[in-house]
Amino acid sequence: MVKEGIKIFCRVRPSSKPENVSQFLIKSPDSPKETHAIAFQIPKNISDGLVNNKKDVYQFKFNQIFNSQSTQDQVFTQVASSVIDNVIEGYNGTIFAYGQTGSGKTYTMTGGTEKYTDRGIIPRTISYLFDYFKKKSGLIFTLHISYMEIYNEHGYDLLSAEHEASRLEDLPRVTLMEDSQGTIHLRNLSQHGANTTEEALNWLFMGDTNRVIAETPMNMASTRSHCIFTLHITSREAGSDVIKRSKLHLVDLAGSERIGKSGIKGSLLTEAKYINLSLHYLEQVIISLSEKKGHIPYRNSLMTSVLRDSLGGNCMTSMVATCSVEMSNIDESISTCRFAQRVALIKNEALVNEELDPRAMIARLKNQVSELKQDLELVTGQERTDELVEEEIESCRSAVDMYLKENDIETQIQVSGDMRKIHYCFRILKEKYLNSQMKTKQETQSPQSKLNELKLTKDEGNLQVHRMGVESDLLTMDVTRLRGLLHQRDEEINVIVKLLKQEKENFAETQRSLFILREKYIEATGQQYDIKIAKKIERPLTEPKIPTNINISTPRGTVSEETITRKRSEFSKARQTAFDTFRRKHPQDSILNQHNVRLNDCYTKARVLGEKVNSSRLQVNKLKTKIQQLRVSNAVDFQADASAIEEENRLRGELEISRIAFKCDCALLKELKTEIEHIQHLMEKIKVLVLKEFDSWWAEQIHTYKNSMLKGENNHDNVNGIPRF
Ligand SMILES: Nc1ncnc2c1ncn2[C@@H]1O[C@H](COP(=O)(O)OP(=O)(O)OP(=O)(O)O)[C@@H](O)[C@H]1O
Repeated sequence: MVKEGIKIFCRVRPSSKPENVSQFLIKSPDSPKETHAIAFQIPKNISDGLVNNKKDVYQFKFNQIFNSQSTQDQVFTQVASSVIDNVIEGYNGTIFAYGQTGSGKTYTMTGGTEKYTDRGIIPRTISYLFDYFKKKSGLIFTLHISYMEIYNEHGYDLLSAEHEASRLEDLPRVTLMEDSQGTIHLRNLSQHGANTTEEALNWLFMGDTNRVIAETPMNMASTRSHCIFTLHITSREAGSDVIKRSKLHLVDLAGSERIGKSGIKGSLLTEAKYINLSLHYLEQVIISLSEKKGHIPYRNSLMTSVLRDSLGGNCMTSMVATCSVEMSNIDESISTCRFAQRVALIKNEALVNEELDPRAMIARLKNQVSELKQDLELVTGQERTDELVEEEIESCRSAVDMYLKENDIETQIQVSGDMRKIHYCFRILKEKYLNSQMKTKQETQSPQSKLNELKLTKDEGNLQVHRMGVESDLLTMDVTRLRGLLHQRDEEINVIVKLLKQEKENFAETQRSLFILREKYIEATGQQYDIKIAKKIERPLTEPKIPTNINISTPRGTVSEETITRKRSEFSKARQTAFDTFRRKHPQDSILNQHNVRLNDCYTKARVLGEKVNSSRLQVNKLKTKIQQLRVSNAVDFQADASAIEEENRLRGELEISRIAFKCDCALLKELKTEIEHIQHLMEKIKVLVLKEFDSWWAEQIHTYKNSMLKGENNHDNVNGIPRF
């Protein structure tokens, strides 16, 4: 709570005849501060007599005195800015102008109309507030405006929707209501929100045009009423439940005037009476407050009721006393200053108007409850199955967008622990991924295929989605197929590596043969191996029809035909050795061996069977001879007995059995012969195949060897212990 006296300021209106007024600073011995003071000098009237004890100098102290040269800006800075700062902090504030008619109250509060710099306290306050709101980005402010006029003791809403009403009486009447705590409420006084300086100034302009203005002898455009322009401000820190509510009354009181002096009549006289009466009540309140009387007569007038808080209550208040310094207005000015002195004695107790905003608190608690629910679901594993609402979907989308926008890989997606939301975020991400893939594909597609696709998807919204599903399936299938292919290739590589190893062994064997050949060549010729000679020697092996009478020149002489023949036979031996090795390593060799075993078996069987056939044949011939002999002996002896016939029959039986056995063995032998021929045929075929393969392999080896010789490589290096060519 801040206990503070009302600050008083004096403003002297410019005058063509600035008579008898002086402004100065008083230095008090008790205080280091200088006090501003104004003094009015009233000349002693000679007609009052020789002895005249009447006071001729009237001196008044103020917080600040503005002379006729003071600018609107200076007045605003000194009078208003500190009050506004406090209002923003949550204190209530009031600035009111008091003075006689035409002394410059409206000029001070609202301003002049001629120049922009003539703007008064009210428009400058509006600009000041909005500038401040812009600077304080961490706070949330709201501003509402109300504008009330008190005319002939009746309150009117100057910003009513019916402001187009031609007469003041048509405007809604503002009435007072008091609650149980004694707080005054104004019924029918509208409040209008303003978000910009322009909006707020529009409301001010609208209210001003509705004010009752009349021509009085003392002021050509005298405002005939009290006007209270109120700014209602709320401020809250983002995320806080505490809200500060404050209001700033900017009051332009009607001018006090002496009826007799102004010479007004009729309705103007009635107005003046009301004005004077309400100012009188205001004075009574001020006197009571300054004299600290128990009862303060606020209720005597509408104006004092409305300004109850501003005078002696929860408010920081400043008063501007406006003075005219012409001799004719001196009395009024002195009266105004006296009034200000009393006002300065009033002490207000200002409080920051803070309260908990129930709506903000409910919203925060609701959020907290939903977060806790989500946490509980996560902890208990209980999943929500209800559909996401529009707002939740939107929040997921913006969370994903934010997440993707961030380049930092560590960024986390801002989504609560609700599994439905997490699933939905993944769905959005998948959508985006598929779309980008599709886009890339479309960019690389030919224009025709693009056109075809567009045609396809033109009327079928779902087709696209379906196609994406199919594409994903195809992709999976493709991956499986490629994996299979990779496995197959691995197998093939293994087989090739094995074959390569085998080939390497064959090659080593061949090299060994060639090495023997080379040694023999050197031994035979006494020369270094010459590739040209080797070429000549080699040719007859692949081309048997080489002319035999060829003589080959060597660096040391001529190689005879006999030498070449010898070499050829040696070379053939080497080739034979290489072939044997090749054949042994050849995969068909085991088959060949199997056939060989089978063939030998067949030969053994055939030999046994042949012997059997021969013995059967001998047995048949033997039996035939026996039967012949028996017949011959029986023919000689016509009287053949039964035993002879029986003997012949037995022999015939035996003959028949031997014949059958012979025939069977012959058939078996024939079959065996066919099988032998078949095996031989197969073996021949395999041999031809192996030989063919060997020939090409051999030619390759020779070729490689020749090349290495031509390049002059060191052929004595050992590879696996075998000399290399
Ligand atoms: N400080 C000033 N500088 C220049 N002109 C001024 C100043 N004060 C007042 N005036 C002029 O004096 C005239 C009367 O002033 P104003 O209307 O403000 O008086 P008022 O006290 O509001 O009178 P009323 O009580 O009758 O409404 C206006 O034309 C105004 O422009």
